[in-house]
Amino acid sequence: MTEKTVVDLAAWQDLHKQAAAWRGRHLKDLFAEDPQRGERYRAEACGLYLDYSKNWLDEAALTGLFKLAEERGLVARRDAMFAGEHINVTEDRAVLHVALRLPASAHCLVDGADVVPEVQAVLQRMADFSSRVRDGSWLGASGKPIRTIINLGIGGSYLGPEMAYLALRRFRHPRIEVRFVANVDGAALEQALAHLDPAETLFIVASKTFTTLETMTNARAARQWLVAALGEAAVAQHFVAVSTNAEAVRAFGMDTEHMFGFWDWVGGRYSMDSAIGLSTMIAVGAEAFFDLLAGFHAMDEHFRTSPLRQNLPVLHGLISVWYNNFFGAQSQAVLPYAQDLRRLPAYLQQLQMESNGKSVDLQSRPLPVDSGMVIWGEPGTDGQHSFYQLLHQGTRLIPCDLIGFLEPLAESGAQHDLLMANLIAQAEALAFGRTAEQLREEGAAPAQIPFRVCPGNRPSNILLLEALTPRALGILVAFYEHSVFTQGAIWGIDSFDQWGVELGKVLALRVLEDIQGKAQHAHDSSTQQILARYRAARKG
Ligand SMILES: O=P(O)(O)OC[C@H]1O[C@H](O)[C@H](O)[C@@H](O)[C@@H]1O
Repeated sequence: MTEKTVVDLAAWQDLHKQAAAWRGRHLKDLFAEDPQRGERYRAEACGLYLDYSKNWLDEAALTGLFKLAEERGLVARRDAMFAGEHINVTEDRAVLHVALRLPASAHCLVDGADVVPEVQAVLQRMADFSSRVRDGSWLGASGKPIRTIINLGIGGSYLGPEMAYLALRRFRHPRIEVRFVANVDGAALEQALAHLDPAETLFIVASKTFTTLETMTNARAARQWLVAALGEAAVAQHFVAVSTNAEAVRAFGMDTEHMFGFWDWVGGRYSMDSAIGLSTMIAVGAEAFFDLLAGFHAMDEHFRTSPLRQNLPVLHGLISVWYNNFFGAQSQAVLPYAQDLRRLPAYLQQLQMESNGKSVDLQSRPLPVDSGMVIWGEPGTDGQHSFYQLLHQGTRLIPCDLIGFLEPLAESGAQHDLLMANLIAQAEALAFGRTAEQLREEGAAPAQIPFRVCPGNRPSNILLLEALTPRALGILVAFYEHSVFTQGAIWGIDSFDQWGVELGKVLALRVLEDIQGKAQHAHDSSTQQILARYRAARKG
């Protein structure tokens, strides 16, 4: 039997009708009609509080969204993931990042074998290595302890570790700094190596496949830099690898004794809690890393076991689908009110856009509806003085996530009230706006009134956590992972492959041959022109 496409489902059609009837309703009216709305539309789990009351939702819309989840088999798909089924169908792989954060006593079968002991063994090796680097007993070739770690990796082998390193600033080791090099632009490595003593520097070559051109190119250049200063024999003390591909690690000239492995059932963008998190563990220590994993696991359990109506990631995912597919929203803003979470939007861009940027469904049919939205954002309050103008008065629908913490960790905690006042006020301003009457009462110049009106009715979620601890970070990231899962399940797409990134990689190598004069490939006239211009400039 051919599975129905999502548009054929009764719930999908019902939601369309509801959305059509929704036009003209204002959040202001919803709150006026239901004084308990703020208490009704909130949910809490694992210390994450989600206020979703400032959304275009009522009981009928929510019921329709849960009906959609049911008709689409969300629960069965979720259970299939946790059971280790090959839900990444295009690569024929299980999707089990959730196994990375299971307690040691748990079991998780992948193709008949329990993977928990392997996961624990790698974590133990990571912990041993991290503690040696941290306590200074891992020595560089000339007998000095390590002061700087350089993580060479890109995409999922970079964004999570960098985001976590910044987020967990307060938990970092005082002696050790971690720098990140992703871009193949030599400027990135140059900047990272500036003023470093090779004798005190450790490189982590982080690459799931160990074939990624950017990472391998940077790793070769870094190796040369080190060898020039300390000689070939120093490499073993200053380079470690994180990969699923032992063969390629060996072929690259690195000892697999200094390799930390993971598995093909961990997608790159779901790997910050695997050995890819080695830099995180060195920075914050094994105990804090285990707290991070415990946070992930707590949210996994919530997602796996809670009824859909109280299930935070499910709620969040369905609300995104609601704006995306029934109101035509193109993008979603992530606005962390925490300076240390400033790379969260970039991290979520890969998580969400690489996972759900698809246009073919699991049955290989063209997807008849829009899939993943554009994700973007900056920390509050910085964004308020830049793009919030468009959020408040622009013509586009952009649902926002405002993320905040009840307790400040910064020593400058005195400023926390002002920071949080901004978060709370922004959600209020987005929802309720400012009318012409209010402006008149406030004595605004009549000619300015039309320009100063804020229409409001702009939806947002507020996410609150206690403090930006390792555990809270794990909870927050897992929450978004499962929201992405929920959305992908509704569309019936494979959220775990990324074939779209292949083409550019292949073409870049082809173009490089043209640039280096090794070949003359046929190109369109625009590409030819640019190539000619570039080659002429390089010769000149
Ligand atoms: O870890 P690696 O194998 O080096 O991959 C790094 C990144 O590059 C690829 O092109 C993918 O698009 C990403 O999903 C991946 O995270």
